[in-house]
Amino acid sequence: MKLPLQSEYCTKSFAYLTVKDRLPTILTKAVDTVHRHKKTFFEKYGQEGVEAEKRAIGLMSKLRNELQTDKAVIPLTDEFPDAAQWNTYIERQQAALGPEEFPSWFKSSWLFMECYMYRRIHESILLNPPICDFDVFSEAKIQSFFSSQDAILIVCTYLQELQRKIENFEESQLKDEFMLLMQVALWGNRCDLSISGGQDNSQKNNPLASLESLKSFILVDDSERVWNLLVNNWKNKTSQTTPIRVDIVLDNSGFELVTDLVLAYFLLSTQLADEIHFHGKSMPWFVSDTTRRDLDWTLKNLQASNHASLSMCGNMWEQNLHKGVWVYHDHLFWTLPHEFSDMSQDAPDLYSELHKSNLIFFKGDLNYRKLTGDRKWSHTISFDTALQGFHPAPLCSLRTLKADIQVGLKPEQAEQLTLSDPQWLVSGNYAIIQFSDPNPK
Ligand SMILES: O=P(O)(O)OC[C@H]1O[C@](O)(CO)[C@@H](O)[C@@H]1O
Ligand SMILES: [Mn+2]
Repeated sequence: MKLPLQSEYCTKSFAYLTVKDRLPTILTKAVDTVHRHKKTFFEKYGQEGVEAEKRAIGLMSKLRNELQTDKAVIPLTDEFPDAAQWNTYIERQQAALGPEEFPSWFKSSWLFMECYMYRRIHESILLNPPICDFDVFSEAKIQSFFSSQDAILIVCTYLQELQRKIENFEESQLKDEFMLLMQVALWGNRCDLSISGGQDNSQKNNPLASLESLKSFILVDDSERVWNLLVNNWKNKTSQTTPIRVDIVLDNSGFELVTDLVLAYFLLSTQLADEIHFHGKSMPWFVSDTTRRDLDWTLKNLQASNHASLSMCGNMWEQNLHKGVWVYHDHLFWTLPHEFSDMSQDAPDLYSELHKSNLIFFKGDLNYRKLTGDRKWSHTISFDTALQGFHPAPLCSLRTLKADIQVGLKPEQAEQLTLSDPQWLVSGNYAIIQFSDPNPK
């Protein structure tokens, strides 16, 4: 089959507006943040810290200029372990264009250029010891966590109360609670700081109260299939069977991360899963994506809270990591520009790790773009087709729509949506729970 092209630019496209407006804004904010930390760098590292700050700002300003003037993509020069893979990817893009042309910000694919910008920000910091472990987005992530405090308190209190009742639950009650917590984790994905150009985008409303009214905004809802898979694994469990493993490919830190941890805790405490594996980013990414440091910060912050339910969640979650029933992984593949159908070839170790899973949740919009290759598929093509052979295990995308791609819709569904709300693909107001099982039983 001839694959559709990846999303690129026409002056009205969401991709174009992202690269023209949103990315430079994010870069400017990153520069500001580094600059505001000048004093901290001086206190920590002396004059050397101040020199590093200046050089990092210089590199990021140069990057912004390259972007705004549509310069050619240049190879990475740092020694981070993914640099060679990045450079090979850039060479491949160049080779595909031929000698007359070169990959550049407004000519290459949106996915490639957006990932490249975050990797170049990382390079600007990496090349400048002693500030080379500075996370330019950390402040925004922390602020977003605090702005969502009320919502975080509501979901953590809900989990705490659920724990008291759960032992006596019938299967149908377990199902209801699972469906509810999966929807909370789904809508948690609205809180990303990339779509908002780094502006506060935290959860302000009660996340439980709005679920009923949000149901009609879920365009594809495969939650029954997800539940059936989980409950069948659970029923077929014997002392001989291998532990049931659920993986969550994380997206944003802050409120969304808390909702993922709540869902993970529920799955474990009901024994619908015996172990949960989380996958985070190895570098600051798309402003709000979760790194190991963000996870640790979140747990510590919850543990230190005066609210009993927050500290209880922080403590229980920390213990789960300690006991090894929760496992955190990061892999550099998640921060490459590759679509996931490349994984079996370009990151076979990660593919075989995911293959051990009974169910993988992919959180968020960027993961959906990579699952479907960010290609201009017709809206009615099946999710299985758009995955292009990426089937490590049964998988489920929990995503609010923030990019102009969506597959697996019913005939006419997209046309009707366009009539009623022209922004349906990119506003974050619609969502999907989309499931694919390579070997349905
Ligand atoms: O955090 P998410 O859900 O992956 O969203 C990332 C955002 O970044 C984008 O890639 C655009 O900047 C969109 O696709 C989406 O708005
Ligand atoms: Mn994100």
